[in-house]
Amino acid sequence: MTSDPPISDSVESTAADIASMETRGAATIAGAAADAIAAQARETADETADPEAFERTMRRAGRRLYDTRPTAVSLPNALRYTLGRMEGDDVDTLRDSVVAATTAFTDRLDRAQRDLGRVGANRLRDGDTVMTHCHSTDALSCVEHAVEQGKDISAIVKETRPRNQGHITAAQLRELGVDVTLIVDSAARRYLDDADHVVVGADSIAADGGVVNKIGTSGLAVNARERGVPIMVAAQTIKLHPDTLTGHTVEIEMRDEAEVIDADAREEIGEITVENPAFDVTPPRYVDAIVTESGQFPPESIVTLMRELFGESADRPWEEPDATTTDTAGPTA
Ligand SMILES: O=P(O)(O)OC[C@H]1O[C@H](OP(=O)(O)O)[C@H](O)[C@@H]1O
Repeated sequence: MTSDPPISDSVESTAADIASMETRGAATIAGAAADAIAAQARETADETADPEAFERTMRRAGRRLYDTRPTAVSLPNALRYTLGRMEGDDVDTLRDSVVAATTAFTDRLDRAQRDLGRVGANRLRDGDTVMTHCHSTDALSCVEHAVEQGKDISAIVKETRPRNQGHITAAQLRELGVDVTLIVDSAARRYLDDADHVVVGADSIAADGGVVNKIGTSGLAVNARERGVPIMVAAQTIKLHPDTLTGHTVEIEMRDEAEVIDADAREEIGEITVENPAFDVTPPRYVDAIVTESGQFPPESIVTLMRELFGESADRPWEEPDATTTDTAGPTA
């Protein structure tokens, strides 16, 4: 018996880059995964004429990507869209179906971000100041479209420890010509008095409207509500987590303590525990609007859109057809 074709270098390197956060941000991760699936399909079709071996290899590649980071549902949703459209009786047809699906997926990704940007921009007025957390291409699209509409927008950018993705946000806002004030995370409440909106992205949105985003979002949202500053979540519909329709919770990624403290400082302090959760959950009551490519929604009604797009439950086309269902439930905040 001959063995199945290998996982392609493209999938291996994409998976490694996602795990190390060299490739990061929910939408970017989804696009990279789709591109890697396309590369895998092309390479596998060159290496086998056996349709079953092709399908098994594609599923294995899907699992390799799936296992990288657990929280952003854009990754499994990218696999759902691309591997879910794999069909055909011979390898060429199977390959073509997957490649066509990956192209359609990445087109939709770009279009969705532009469309939601226009919706989000309508919430911003000329002269407004937004406060941002982490780096979200969906959130930035809203600011970009507001600027294109001729609005003068300023930004207060939280640095977003431990990885300081706020620096990326600051640089990209400057490219848009937006005035930027960078603050440490703990200064957020003080500067909320100067903000007209909090604008953040999302890694996953649960059926109850809970928003899973970079750690610190929930505290920011509670403070913003107390200060009367509206909170807009910019999230294209690939951020909707269909497993939550059936009661599953969203796993919160715990990352290495080395991101929080270096070895020398840790040694100096003495025996301590260091925790590094990458995300938290903002309850729907603290969110004013979820802005998607299909318009804006109050968080409590997002479940209707989720059902429309995913039905009552989500399939897992990266698993072997006879595999027992893997529970995605994990610790949530
Ligand atoms: O899809 P876009 O809007 O670009 O990003 C969405 C979210 O992805 C990021 O996670 P990480 O930095 O990958 O851990 C941030 O939490 C950001 O808000």
